[in-house]
Order: sequence, then C-alpha cells, then structure tokens
Amino acid sequence: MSTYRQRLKEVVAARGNLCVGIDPHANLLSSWGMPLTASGLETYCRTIVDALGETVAVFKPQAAFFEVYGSAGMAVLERVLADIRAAGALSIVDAKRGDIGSTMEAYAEAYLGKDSPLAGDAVTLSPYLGFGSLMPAFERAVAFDKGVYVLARTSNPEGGQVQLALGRGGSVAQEVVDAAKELNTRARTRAIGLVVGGTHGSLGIDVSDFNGSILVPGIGAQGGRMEDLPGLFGAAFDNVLPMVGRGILQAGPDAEALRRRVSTFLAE
Ligand SMILES: O=C(O)c1cc(=O)[nH]c(=O)n1[C@@H]1O[C@H](COP(=O)(O)O)[C@@H](O)[C@H]1O
Repeated sequence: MSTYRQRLKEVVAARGNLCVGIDPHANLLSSWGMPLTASGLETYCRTIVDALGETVAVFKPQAAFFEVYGSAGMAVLERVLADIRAAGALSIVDAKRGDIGSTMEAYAEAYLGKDSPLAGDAVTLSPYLGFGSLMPAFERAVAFDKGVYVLARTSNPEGGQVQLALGRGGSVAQEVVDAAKELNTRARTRAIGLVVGGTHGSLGIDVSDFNGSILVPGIGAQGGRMEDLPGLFGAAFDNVLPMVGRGILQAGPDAEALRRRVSTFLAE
C-alpha cells in the first residue's frame, strides 16, 4: 500500500484540497428531519457520503458524536469508515487520543491497527501528556502506512492558555511543531501531521518548514476563511488541508445543495 501522504496527494490532486467534517450534531440531525437515534445517525452519515463520497478528497468523522449513541453509534462509525473507503475518499478519525504510553498502545491499536474496524487512514492525537507518549501511534502510523494529526495550535479561543505558554524552546505549540518535524525527518516519513486552526489572525507559531500535512479546522462556522489561509500559512500553504464541518453540513440534506457548498469552499 502507498503511504498516507502519497494517497493524500493523489486524492487531493484528483478531487481538490478539502476535508469535510462528519459532525452529527443533534441540531443538524433534527433540521435534516432525522431522529436522534443510532439509525438516524446512520442515515445522516450515509446521506453525506452518498452525496459527497466520490467528489470530496477527505472526510473527518468526529468520534464523540458517535459515542453519544453507545455501542450502536460506534458500529455506525465503523460502517461509515468502510463507506468512505469504498467511495475512494480518505478518512481521518477525529478521536483526539492521548494517554500514558502503555495505554496509548491500546488507543493506537484501535485507531491505527492494521485490521482494526475503527481505523481510518489517519487519526487526531493530543500531545498534552507529552509528545513522546504518542510514540505507539507514531510507530503504527509508519508501519501500517497511516497518518496522524497532532494538535499544535487549536482553533478555539481557550487553546492559547496551554499552547502559547512558554516551554523550554518557545511556546508549547512550537515545541510540538518542532518535535513532529524532527520525528518525520528522523524516521524518514511524512506520516506525522499537525492540527493548526484557521481561526487566528496570526498563528503565533512557525510552521514554515514543517514537513507533513497540516489539518486546518475552524473554516466556516468558527469564522475562519479559506481566502485567508495562503497569508496565514505562507510557505507552509502547500501542506495545508482545510477542513469544514457545519459550514457545509448546514446546506443539507439535499445532495445537490451539499455539492454546491463544497464547490463554493473549493473555489475560495
Ligand atoms: O482536531 C480537530 O479536528 C479540531 C481541532 C481544532 O483545533 N478545532 C476543531 O474545530 N477541530 C474539530 O474540527 C471540527 C470543526 O467543525 P466545524 O466548526 O463545524 O467546521 C470539529 O469536529 C472539531 O472537533
């Protein structure tokens, strides 16, 4: 199998550079006329993948919204990941996992394991128990041609309290960026990516020579704008994967309306 970065490059070249969030908010299910049950959740997700699966490059299902429905919800997540794969798109499971190394082994197996039903093409990780504690996930990503996205500078206004605090070599977020870059270089991989929100006037970190994919949430409903990304990311813009959830989903459930909204974001 080709590496995550190669697959990402190919699908983005063919379909355009956009990641669509599959965030089954209760208010969206209700406004789409779907019940707040596991079966409503499945219809909602299927509607998105049926409408956009063959045109959008990457989908990011948010695990929390599936956990709400217990084991039935997690079974839906497994099927949605299979549907995304069948449509020829890539998936990033947004689980934001991070734990002490020994427990991280199990999270890594669940979300990056070779044959795990919950494994997509990539997973989001939180480094705030220490970047090195994520090593079991990094190892599996490299071994199984998957990707990881490590939270560096998140889109929410509260994030700066921790991420912009001064660590040993600049801000905590900058340490995460530098550690991820160093690991990509050392392991001769591009599997380690970053999450950097697109909601900030300036990033407050330097990602200009980062050597992996940069997932950029916060576009649309949180106020970030596609047209600001080249200025915000400068030399790193080629590595940016913009991500939109509600900004697109609010156009549903009509398939044509969803596709039009995707085209608008891609054109911007
Ligand atoms: O890791 C993420 O995906 C993430 C990081 C971040 O800094 N900000 C952020 O909004 N997200 C996720 O990105 C999605 C944003 O959705 P919308 O605000 O609806 O576009 C949600 O699933 C968030 O959990």
